[in-house]
Amino acid sequence: MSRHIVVGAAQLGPIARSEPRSRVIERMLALLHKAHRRGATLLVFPELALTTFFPRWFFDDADELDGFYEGEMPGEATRPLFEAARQLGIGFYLGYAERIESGGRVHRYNTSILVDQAGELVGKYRKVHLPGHHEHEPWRPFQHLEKRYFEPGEDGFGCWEAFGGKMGMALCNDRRWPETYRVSALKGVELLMLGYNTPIHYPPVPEHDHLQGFHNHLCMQAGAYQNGMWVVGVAKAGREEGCDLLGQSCIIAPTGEIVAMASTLEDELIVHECDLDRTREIREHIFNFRLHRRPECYGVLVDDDQ
Ligand SMILES: CSCC[C@@H](NC(N)=O)C(=O)O
Repeated sequence: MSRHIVVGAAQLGPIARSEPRSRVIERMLALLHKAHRRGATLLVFPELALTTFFPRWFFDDADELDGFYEGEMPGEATRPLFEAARQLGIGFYLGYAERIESGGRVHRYNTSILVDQAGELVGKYRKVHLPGHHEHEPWRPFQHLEKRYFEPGEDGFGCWEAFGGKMGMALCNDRRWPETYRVSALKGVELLMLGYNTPIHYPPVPEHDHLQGFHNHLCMQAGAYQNGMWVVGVAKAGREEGCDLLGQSCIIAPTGEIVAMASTLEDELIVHECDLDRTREIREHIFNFRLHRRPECYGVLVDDDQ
């Protein structure tokens, strides 16, 4: 079986608060068809791709908040994506806000799913590293209330056999954490998909605003190289409800090199043919975990008492 996958990164431009799901799905379907025409069999969409990035507002009305979540997947609005995937033979990664009721409680997660070329669900990931804050902080020009609106995922990082390889998922802030890549790599992941919404302005440390683009690529390129994996990072970009979001969606080879990058802050497709066997250039040599890794020296990573 070929170990080459033609992968697309479907960057989305801003989504207005008033933009209905149906319009967003139309935009996504246009990118899906375009990706298919360019030979892609896997398309990666951003984090929370179906709505505006709602954690920038404080909501005290639970019904209003719930309007940003999906209670089922696929639901009425998202079913056309699954149908198009099946008709075109192109799978996708999609980030969305998930709301479930279980054990007599409501649970909310920042979630991504992987759907195969038959339109079937392959796997689900719930964001581990939730950034931001829990309480309303009126001093900020905009909020970042992910800690209030989502529970952290408790299943950790996974590895799913699909598309002829081993696929991994992460979401936005996860990309800044080396553990995301290392745990995924140790589970065998060869290609990590990662959607993000990154405000350029970081209110607690505004002197870092000019570094947002640098830090974005720094962590993903390092994660790719140090773990010998492909990384596909996909933005929701542009000026959304007065808040500037970083673009720079990119596909990164296991050597850490960026092989494709978006050049706009709008809906934009980039495509690259990824040879999954290139993971071996790194994993069989400089980062051969079996030969060179020293877990007996890393205890403090998982045990605070060491
Ligand atoms: C609160 S600042 C960090 C912003 C964060 N965004 C998301 N969505 O995780 C990110 O890491 O890009």
